[in-house]
Amino acid sequence: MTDATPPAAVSPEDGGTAFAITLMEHLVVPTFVLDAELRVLIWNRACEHLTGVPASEVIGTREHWRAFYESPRPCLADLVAEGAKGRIEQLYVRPEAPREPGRGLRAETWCHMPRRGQSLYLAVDAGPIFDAGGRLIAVVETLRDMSDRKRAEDQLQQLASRDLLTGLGNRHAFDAALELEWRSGERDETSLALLLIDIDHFKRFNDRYGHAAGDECLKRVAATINRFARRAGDLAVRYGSEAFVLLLPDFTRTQAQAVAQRVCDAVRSLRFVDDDEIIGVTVSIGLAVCVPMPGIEATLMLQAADAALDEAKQAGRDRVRIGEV
Ligand SMILES: Nc1nc2c(ncn2[C@@H]2O[C@H](COP(=O)(O)OP(=O)(O)OP(=O)(O)O)[C@@H](O)[C@H]2O)c(=O)[nH]1
Repeated sequence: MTDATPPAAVSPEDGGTAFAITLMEHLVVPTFVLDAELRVLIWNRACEHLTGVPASEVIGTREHWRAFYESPRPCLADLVAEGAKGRIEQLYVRPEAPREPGRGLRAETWCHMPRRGQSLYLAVDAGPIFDAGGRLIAVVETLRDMSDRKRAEDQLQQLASRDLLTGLGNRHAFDAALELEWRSGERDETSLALLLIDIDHFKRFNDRYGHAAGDECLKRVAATINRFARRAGDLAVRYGSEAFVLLLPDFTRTQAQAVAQRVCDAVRSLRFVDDDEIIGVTVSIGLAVCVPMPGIEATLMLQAADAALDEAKQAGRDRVRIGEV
């Protein structure tokens, strides 16, 4: 890799091109430039530092992708040079359409950085340069390492969608999942099952055994319910204080009824010990099953499950009732 020596004594008077190249080589922003044939013209020092790949290895080649990925794929500058902007959605996250035609592209992506042996989340800008006749002569790509910010954002997002006590997803996670599963049920014409599960007489439990025991109970009931979320799309969340939802895509009414009964049985068999007393809890479940259809709101399922849960409570608790959507 090149040492961080001061720029060569080049001035605008010595020749504009050499001066521009020297400036770019010393820019603190990692930058590389491709010519119209997609060969690397400039690979500056900051880019060497970011990628671990020396300029001498890539200048004059079309191998710039090797600095970022394990297998060949276009970089953003290639998409700009090839006019293949349509592929940006496939290859990058958060792509931004150019504000003006011919102004280049902006996007973000995780890169595996083979030479560094670590992944970096890069924000990338690629802008075309045209000659006086409007012919593309080069594309400049600049890179910003956003890995720390991205990790912090992801952690915040995780926290925002998790219930801290039970570790399950929260209502926010549920709302997003319901929307998603509703749309895929509508597309595939498969039925979706929603179990609204509420611990019975939980206030009494808290009042009698204390809040800490109540928390322990919530955690064990949550873990028990979560065991029934077995397939990739299944989701168990803490929906409210002592209410949980189990969302089961592609489940028939009969299958969902059987699962709901098994959840009831599994919670009933839990045992908590307080001093010498052995305590049990039960849940009531409102179940709604339907094939999502255009014109029906996903929230109707929740309303149906809620009404069925009320019925289960009225009918004596520790049981399942089915609501009509
Ligand atoms: N320990 C604990 N208790 C909680 C938590 N969140 C809510 N609760 C309690 O959960 C209880 C819910 O009581 P209610 O809504 O009256 O329901 P219930 O007593 O279960 O009665 P039914 O649902 O009709 O069977 C309240 O006493 C809340 O204080 C929590 O995070 N931890």
